[in-house]
Amino acid sequence: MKDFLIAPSILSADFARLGEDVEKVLAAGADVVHFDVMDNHYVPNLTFGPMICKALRDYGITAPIDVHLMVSPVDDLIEQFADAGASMISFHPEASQHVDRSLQLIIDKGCQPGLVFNPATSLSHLDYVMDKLHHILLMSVNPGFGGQSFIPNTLDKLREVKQRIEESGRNIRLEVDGGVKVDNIAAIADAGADMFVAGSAIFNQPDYATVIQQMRNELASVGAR
Ligand SMILES: O=C(CO)[C@H](O)[C@H](O)COP(=O)(O)O
Repeated sequence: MKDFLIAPSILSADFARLGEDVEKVLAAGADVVHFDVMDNHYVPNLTFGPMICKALRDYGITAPIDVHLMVSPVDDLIEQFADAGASMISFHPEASQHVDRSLQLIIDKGCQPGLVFNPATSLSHLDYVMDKLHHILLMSVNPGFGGQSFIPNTLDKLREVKQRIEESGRNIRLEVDGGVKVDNIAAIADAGADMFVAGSAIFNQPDYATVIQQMRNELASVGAR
């Protein structure tokens, strides 16, 4: 079966008990902890910064932390999140003045670099940087808020990105974020994704293990084809 990763977004977690809640979702079978970092400038919402990443590391969370920066500019926060214990860091190309430099900064800080594409952002930003990418994150909602509905034409864009990855001959993860649920995860995987961010679909359920297992069951049917 394919190597699929499930990455719960802490945007929908219980911030009053964040360490416990993250521990609980990992014990329930999640692979990666996803951070949605919003600055009320690049997106119209404000979440949290590197101190939350450091606090979770100090609490004892050892799972990979995948930081999605919805901020502009990006370079200062890349350094701060890397120092705070991030594993993967991605940013939106239009939010950085020097995309190649920001990607190299992530690499130099020892983290895995990614680029993020909004539903209407051109994939031309992939030109000339494929060799630096560990992952590509495709937004299936407009960024800023959890709990939105998956935008259906993202599936076509996913297939396009998957093709670009295959043409590059590189092993680049393809991550999808926004409106991912049990009932659409198989279609998303079928279109080429291998990493799934889900916030509300997991954290709004009383039993995280059940919903994560349901997602894995759906993914098993894709892996088997
Ligand atoms: O980054 C986001 C918005 O900017 C995502 O949509 C969020 O992380 C996932 O939320 P949900 O699974 O509830 O759609």
